[in-house]
Amino acid sequence: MHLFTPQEQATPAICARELSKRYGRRQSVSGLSFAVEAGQICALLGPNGAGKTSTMRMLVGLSSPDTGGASILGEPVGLGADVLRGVGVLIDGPAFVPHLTGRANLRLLWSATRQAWPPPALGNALDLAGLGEALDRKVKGYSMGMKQRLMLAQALMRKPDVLILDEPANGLDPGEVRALREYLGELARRGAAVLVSSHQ
Ligand SMILES: Nc1ncnc2c1ncn2[C@@H]1O[C@H](COP(=O)(O)OP(=O)(O)OP(=O)(O)O)[C@@H](O)[C@H]1O
Repeated sequence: MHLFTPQEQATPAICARELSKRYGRRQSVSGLSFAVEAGQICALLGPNGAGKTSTMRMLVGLSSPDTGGASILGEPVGLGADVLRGVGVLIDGPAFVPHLTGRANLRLLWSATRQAWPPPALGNALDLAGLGEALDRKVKGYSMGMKQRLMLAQALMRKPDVLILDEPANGLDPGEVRALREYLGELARRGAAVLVSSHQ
């Protein structure tokens, strides 16, 4: 796990400043500011439609705020920003190539980082996903829960310093939710900043 220098620690790992986003007449996010430090787990809590996903999309450059801005590890975010390579993201998933296996999908997604296979935390990520032999079966046969777990593996396999996970527990059974909480706690103890959303 990356160890932060004192200078890096002074900068929040995730920083939202006065984020606002409107879709038509609906104000989805309004003047939202917060910071998540390295070693913290922060939750965006709210009912359906509260603006959690819209916020996370702005944090990783998938949409542009109408006003305000976001930075990750001190770098302004935008689609394809270099800093996002170190960020584990689970938003708007699952989206996989159906005729490829789970493992081939992970490899394909990893290839976008232009780093050598395997990713640094692949083993832990796969243990947590718990897909077993299904990992080598085509994704078109997966249930929603299995796709959700593959998405989680995708977000966690890069051993991220920053994790942004939209409703990561969706589709998991209670034991898996417990394992996920423990794993996220462990990542935070090692210095990762974790932002999760939930309506529960
Ligand atoms: N691309 C879009 N176009 C139009 N409206 C949108 C778009 N994205 C979000 N919205 C609207 O913005 C509001 C906030 O949606 P958002 O998905 O951010 O909420 P949420 O808190 O993540 O909810 P959920 O738990 O249901 O995912 C909703 O009213 C939604 O309909």
